[in-house]
Amino acid sequence: MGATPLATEPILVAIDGPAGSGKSSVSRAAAEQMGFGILDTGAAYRALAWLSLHTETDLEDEAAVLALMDAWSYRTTLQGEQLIGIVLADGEGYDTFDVTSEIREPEISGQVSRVSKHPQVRERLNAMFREIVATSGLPGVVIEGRDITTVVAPDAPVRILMTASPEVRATRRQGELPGATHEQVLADITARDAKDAAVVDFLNPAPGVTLIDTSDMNFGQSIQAVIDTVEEARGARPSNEKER
Ligand SMILES: Nc1ncnc2c1ncn2[C@@H]1O[C@H](COP(=O)(O)OP(=O)(O)O)[C@@H](O)[C@H]1O
Ligand SMILES: Nc1ccn([C@@H]2O[C@H](COP(=O)(O)OP(=O)(O)O)[C@@H](O)[C@H]2O)c(=O)n1
Repeated sequence: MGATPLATEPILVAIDGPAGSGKSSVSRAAAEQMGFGILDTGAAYRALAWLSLHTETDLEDEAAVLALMDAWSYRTTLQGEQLIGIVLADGEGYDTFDVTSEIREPEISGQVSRVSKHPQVRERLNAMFREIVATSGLPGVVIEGRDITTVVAPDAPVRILMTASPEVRATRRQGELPGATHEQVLADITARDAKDAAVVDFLNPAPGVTLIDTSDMNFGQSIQAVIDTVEEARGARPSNEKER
């Protein structure tokens, strides 16, 4: 067996896509199979929305949200079970919150776009994402979100836009929300996508980005499509020569 040279920087796999396309779950499984870490950037936006609501900060007030970011420290695991935490300096000491489950509540999904629309908030979070990846010590990291292929890591050797039809995405999301009707879930994700798409384009692949439409793929096929794309890119040509 040939020796593999030690990577000094992690190999980046950038994945974007709309709600329910499979980004988080497929990225997580693919990362695990490749021995890579996974950074779910949406979780940070959700955690910030949670903290804004928890501290009764006006989500429309960018300066107030930025002030909150001066006081918080965001914690996330990159491998194994996903745990999301917030450490908040309160003037005298620190409060710590495990928000792993709460950030998935429909209330947060309904409010998060109000925080993610602020340009300076995005810049600060993007700097944090780059720092987390650079200091991860891992051979590779899959980063998933909305603007990873275009803004956070436009030079990543692997860039993927994962999509699925709105109906398929709503059906998948509905499976995670007991009691919700298909129509309601479809309306919710469509409304959130519309708000988010006004800030960044995650519905059309930028030049050089590989499109993976999972509408007719099962979970295993979607994971394999990501792994194949990574292997192709690592084995051969730069990603901007291999549009599908
Ligand atoms: N290709 C697929 N086939 C079937 N179910 C899928 C597929 N991809 C994702 N899912 C399921 O759909 C749901 C939403 O996926 P998720 O990864 O949360 O999407 P996103 O992060 O894009 O919002 C999850 O329950 C997931 O297991
Ligand atoms: N890179 C990113 C990731 C998420 N987000 C925001 O964070 C929200 C939650 O992202 P998510 O990835 O957890 O959402 P789902 O697709 O999993 O429902 C999105 O609706 C966007 O408002 C963003 O603006 N940019």
